Amino acid sequence: RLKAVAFLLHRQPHLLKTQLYVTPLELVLSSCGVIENGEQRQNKALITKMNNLSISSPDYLHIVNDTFANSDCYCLPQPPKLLTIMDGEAITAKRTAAVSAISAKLFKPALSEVLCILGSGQQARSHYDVFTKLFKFKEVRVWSRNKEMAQRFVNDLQDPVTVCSSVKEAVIGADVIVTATGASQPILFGEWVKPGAHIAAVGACRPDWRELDDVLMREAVVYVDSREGATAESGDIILSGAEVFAELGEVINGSFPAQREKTTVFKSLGMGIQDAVSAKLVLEKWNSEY
Ligand SMILES: NC(=O)C1=CN([C@@H]2O[C@H](COP(=O)(O)OP(=O)(O)OC[C@H]3O[C@@H](n4cnc5c(N)ncnc54)[C@H](O)[C@@H]3O)[C@@H](O)[C@H]2O)C=CC1
Ligand SMILES: O=C(O)C1=NCCCC1
Repeated sequence: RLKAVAFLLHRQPHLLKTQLYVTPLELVLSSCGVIENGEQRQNKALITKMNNLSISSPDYLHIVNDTFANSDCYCLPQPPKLLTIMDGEAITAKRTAAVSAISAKLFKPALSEVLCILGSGQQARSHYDVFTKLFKFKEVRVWSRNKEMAQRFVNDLQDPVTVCSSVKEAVIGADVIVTATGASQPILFGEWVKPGAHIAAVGACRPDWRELDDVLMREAVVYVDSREGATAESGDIILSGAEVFAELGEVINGSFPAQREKTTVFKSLGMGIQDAVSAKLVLEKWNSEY
């Protein structure tokens, strides 16, 4: 599955999320992806996902089958068939962690012993699951601004994880750091980060929100899922003025190197194509089993 996501990341155009302010919801993001199967362009599917950025509201993922073939445009000449509706929260958690894991695979130091996760919500958990499944760490640490929540997070796990009392304590000496919080101001400071560490920065997905400070953003080699998305949606990039070195897809296809000996930041914002590929995998599995 990681391979499928990696492959598609460097060959699909990115469609920027549409952001709407709708009362009483705080913010709705709609991401969109298109799947085409084979040369004949049959079984095309248009996938849309709506997120409500207000914490603890539901997400919706709709997959709409586009019933015509051999056309170059995506306007629909006839009403499309609604193929399925899926739980967007579950898919978002898994696909975001899968893409961060690709970044860690490419950029983490060769000897990576300590994993640190900042945040203890859904993304923190999905990142814990994928990172500890794919990589071997000697120590895993978690910090959350709500210590009880961090303790609950740890109590749910089989393997030992240390709950830290401060971000500084959690990140000092860490080789891989995941930031998955709702912070709107920097919580991770460059002066604490071990040279050569890899940071998968998942939160702060608004142009005026931050998780990482200017020092870290300017000193690290910065990779993104989409340049277009990063320069429109990421406060860490826009407000620090940091230069984007490459997209993940540009590293996967060999256009840019993975500078794993340097401190690296992967600024994740999420792309419609990640939802589309993941939803297609879920649907295929469902169809093969039921
Ligand atoms: N890059 C991507 O593709 C995606 C990014 N996200 C972002 O990832 C972040 C985490 O998402 P979820 O785990 O789903 O949310 P969640 O609500 O399950 O967890 C949020 C975590 O952040 C902590 N938190 C909230 N406000 C904070 C603050 N001011 N300072 C420090 N910690 C704070 C909470 O205590 C909790 O541990 C959010 O910013 C969300 O928008 C979510 C989905 C996809
Ligand atoms: O891609 C997504 O899904 C999201 N990206 C940024 C913030 C929340 C959801």
